[in-house]
Amino acid sequence: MDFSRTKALFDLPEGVIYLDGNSLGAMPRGVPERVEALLREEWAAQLIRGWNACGWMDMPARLGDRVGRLIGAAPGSVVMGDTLSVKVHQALAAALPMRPDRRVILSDSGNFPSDLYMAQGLAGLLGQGHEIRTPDPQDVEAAITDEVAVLMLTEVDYRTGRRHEMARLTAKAHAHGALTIWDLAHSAGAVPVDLAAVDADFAVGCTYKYLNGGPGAPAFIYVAPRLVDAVEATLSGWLGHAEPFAFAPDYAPAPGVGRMRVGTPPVLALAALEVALDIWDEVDMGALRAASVALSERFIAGVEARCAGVTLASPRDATLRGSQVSFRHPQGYAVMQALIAEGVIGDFRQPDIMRFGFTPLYLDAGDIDRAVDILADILATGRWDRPAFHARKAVT
Ligand SMILES: Cc1ncc(COP(=O)(O)O)c(C=O)c1O
Ligand SMILES: Nc1c(O)cccc1C(=O)C[C@H](N)C(=O)O
Repeated sequence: MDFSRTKALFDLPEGVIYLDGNSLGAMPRGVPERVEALLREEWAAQLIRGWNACGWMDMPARLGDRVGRLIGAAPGSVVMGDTLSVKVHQALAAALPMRPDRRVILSDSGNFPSDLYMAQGLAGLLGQGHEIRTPDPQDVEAAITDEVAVLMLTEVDYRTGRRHEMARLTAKAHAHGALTIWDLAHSAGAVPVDLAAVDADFAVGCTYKYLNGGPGAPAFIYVAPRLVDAVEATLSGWLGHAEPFAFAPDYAPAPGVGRMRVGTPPVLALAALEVALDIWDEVDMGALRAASVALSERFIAGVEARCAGVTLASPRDATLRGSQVSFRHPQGYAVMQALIAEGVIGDFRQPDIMRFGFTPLYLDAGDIDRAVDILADILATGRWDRPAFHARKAVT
């Protein structure tokens, strides 16, 4: 795929350089037409018949297979639905009873808070004395011991972009008898992932970031085919039942990953995601990664050569990074607001991190050079230091 052509597939505001696809991806041009067609030709015209006539009920599995191709998951091992936080709960609730004699959930201090909150909530609900350990990311490997029931990590750190070595950590977890849950929120569509090759047990992720599924797009969950039939689905909703339309009083899990479905699929959101996946179907993840590394390296080189007062917060070695680069600045929030005001959109994470995401589908070298020019000028002139740029917004 020629990435110089893919930018035209996205609807980006004129003059904006969008470096926040690591938080919310850009909109593929075909989304409004597809969603409108679904509203008019499917919902309005077909009404309840749409579930059969338009294939709505199969969307979680159909789209799951298309996401699966991007993360090295075999057909039939990924299903879409709910939010990522819910999928973290489901994966952990499925994994812990598979290690009934162990009480340690091992994560890291850099994990996204929602993953840790979900683990805390589940541990409380289970009331079995599970302990959540969160060493610093570089100390995780040493903390994998025979006490660990589940190793639950986000592959790419949302703040720094630091990337865990999934194959090595999974192998070590297995050698110590632990199961693994990988959160691929900042990996899917960002870096090549091969769940089957690394022999991962569970994986979860969202589709509103690099995959460009839109705000609130549904999450996905992967369960290794060798495990799935032993998985007890604790969020045992009717659409994870083997025969939902038998309306039996007792739960019986669907075969395979279908048991990780819960309730009615979000059809409108899945339709938007489907348009994004039409683009992803053509993408070679190796080529995308090479383009992402080139853009990231260009940005780091430009910023370090021309911007005073910022320090790199991401690993310098590209092989240890995802598809984002973060810089620290003591007034990072205000600097980021000034950048956004001038059309360069990134974001900020406490306490001082400016994040920049690199999405080769709709960014090119010229965008990177312009972003560096603008950042250098904002820092050199100090024009970030205005009251309006210090005022905190609710969503950062
Ligand atoms: C790594 C990670 N896990 C979990 C979440 C939470 O996802 P959601 O809000 O879709 O539940 C996010 C982002 O918000 C994330 O980046
Ligand atoms: N999911 C988000 C939202 O609903 C609003 C604002 C931001 C988000 C995010 O995804 C944040 C993101 N996980 C992060 O890496 O910080």
